[in-house]
Formats: sequence, C-alpha cells, structure tokens
Amino acid sequence: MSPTTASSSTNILDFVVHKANGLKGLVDTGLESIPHQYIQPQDERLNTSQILISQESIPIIDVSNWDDPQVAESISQAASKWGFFQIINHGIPLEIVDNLKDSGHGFFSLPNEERKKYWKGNSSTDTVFLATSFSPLTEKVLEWKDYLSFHYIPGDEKSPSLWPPICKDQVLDYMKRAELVIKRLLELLLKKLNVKEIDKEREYALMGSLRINMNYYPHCPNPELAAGIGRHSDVSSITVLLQDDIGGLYVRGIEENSWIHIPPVTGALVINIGDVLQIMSNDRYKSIEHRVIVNGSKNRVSVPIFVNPGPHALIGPLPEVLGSGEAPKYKSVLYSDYFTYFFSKGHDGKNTIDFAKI
Ligand SMILES: O=C(O)CCC(=O)C(=O)O
Ligand SMILES: [Fe+2]
Repeated sequence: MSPTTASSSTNILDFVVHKANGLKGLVDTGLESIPHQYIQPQDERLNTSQILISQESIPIIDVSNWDDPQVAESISQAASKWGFFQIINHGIPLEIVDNLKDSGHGFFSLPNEERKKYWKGNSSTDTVFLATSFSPLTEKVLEWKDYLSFHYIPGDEKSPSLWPPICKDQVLDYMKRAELVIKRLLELLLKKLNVKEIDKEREYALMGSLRINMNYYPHCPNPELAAGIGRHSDVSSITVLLQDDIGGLYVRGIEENSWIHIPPVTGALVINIGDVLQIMSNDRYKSIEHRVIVNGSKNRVSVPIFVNPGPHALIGPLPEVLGSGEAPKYKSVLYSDYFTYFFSKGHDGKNTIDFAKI
C-alpha cells in the first residue's frame, strides 16, 4: 500500500488492524505527520512545560541479599509510598536481559508478512498474539503502540513451539529466571502484610496467570500529540518491567499533577504494585497511575510481565490485614470479572479499582 492510501483517514484502522500491519507497518510507509486517529485531546497530553515534574525520585533498591531485612523494609516502603521501585542485582544475567530486548526489536523488524502470522485471530496458538493500541475497535483515540503478548504457562513445552522463532528462546530463558524474582518479591511484600506463607491457593490468587508482553513504540512524527500508553494502573498483583535505554515511562507523583520519570538504569527491573495487591493490602500498597510518551526519532521496546491472579481467584482484602478489626475498603470480586471490566472500559481515566470499592 502506498503511503498516501495508508494515511487517508478512513483506511487507517483497516490498514493497521484489519489488514494486520500494525502501527509498525503504518510507520514504515513513511508517515510524515501523525494521523488524526492518534491525536490525544489536549488534557491527555503530557506537556512537560505545563506539568510539574517532581524532584523526588523513585527508589532503586539493591536486592543482592534478599534476606537482608533492610531490603524487605525498602520494598514495602516504596510499595506504600510510590507504588513503584526499581531493583538492581536481582540475579537475572545481563545477557539474558539484553537478548530479550534485542529479540523484541528483531520481531518488530520482521517483514510485515511474517509478523502478520501472529496477529490476534491469525495466530496458531492462544498463547501468543500480536495486537495494537489498547482496544482499537472501541477507543476514541489510538495509542502509539504495538505489542506481542505471551501467556507463559510454567512447564508447558508445547505452546512455545508455535511462538515466533526469533524471540521464543529469549522469552523462555528470561521467564524461567524472572519467576524466581517474582516469588521473592511477593514473599517479601506479603510477609510485611503478616502473611507467613504463600500456600497453593494464595499462589493462584497472586500469580496464577503470567503474561509477558513485548511493547513496541515506533518513532513518531509528532510525539507531543500522541500517547504510547495513556494513563492507567495495572490490574496485576505486581508488574515486572524491563525497559531499554530510551525512557518515556512516567508515574504519578505525590504532589498534584506531578509526573515522575522512571529513568532507564542498565540491568534494572521496574516493579510496580497493581490493583490486586492494593485491594489485598486494603490500600497499604498503592497501584499508581502511569503513562508512556513516545519518541520523535527512536523506536522503544519495553517488556512487562503482568503477574496476574488465576481467572477463578477471589480477590479481596486479606484476613491477615483486617486482623485488627480494620474495615475492608473492597469487596471480594472474581478476578475474571475484574479483568473483563478493565478491558470493557478502556484507558478512559476512570479507575478500574472502583469496581471493587465498598
Ligand atoms: O512501556 C512502559 O514503560 C510501561 C508499559 C505499561 O505501563 C504497560 O504495558 O502496562
Ligand atoms: Fe502499565
């Protein structure tokens, strides 16, 4: 398709979504300006000159000794104050992390026809699909992002044989290591909530379903008008994010209307608390809004692991937290209902967590 036909307004959705070229395919046609479907309303743009950028920064925590009580203390403090922190010396070798990022760039550099095989609906397995934006057929403004999403099932060797060969081993190598980090983090966070042990039922409610996405934010001709991801909180228990060295992730700060940049730190993982842990902790831990801006000249890759409850888990404030007679702020909800609600409403500024509020 020629650049002019791809850019004509009625054809954008058709070219990007129905023809499965993705935003990457659109950008590759040589866009000179952003199509109107991607232009955010003024009040949803992060204008760095209007918005106060906080001087305070999100903690970077060295976890080389997970058993050090100071590590648990720093993590639970950061989870309560910011909802976000970075960890370094987490034990996942830099080579595995770098290979994963490279394989993300590799996948999105494949010819359109190769990538299309994995488009949602075309993919030969439910455990991997390629998609764009958040909910492209229903949302008012599209997000400047494609993503390749994997459902990682520990021990399942069959599904990955149908994953894109260019990144399959890299995802598996990373996930095997990341699982240990996830368990450590959850153990520490839960211990500080007086939960002594994570038994099978709790494990299912905290990490019964693991999803790893490769987000791809192509360079954008008018980055100030677009959003890579609009402001949202994650519906996970925790999210473990690997980002490259480009930057663009902003987190809501404590002062009104302040947004704090999460600077890329080589080898670090960005951890954030999702809605599920905010609910379980009865608001001790915070699931904080965040957003992604895009770059005028560089293609950014980020790789979040959404550590989600299993679909049948009932999510509510933990008895250990309410032990001292504290009133619950949330009712118990079925995780699959929570998740469905999140996707039905889109990134529209409403908080998903209100769905469970008493
Ligand atoms: O790309 C990033 O830095 C953040 C991604 C994110 O917030 C998400 O995928 O939910
Ligand atoms: Fe997020």
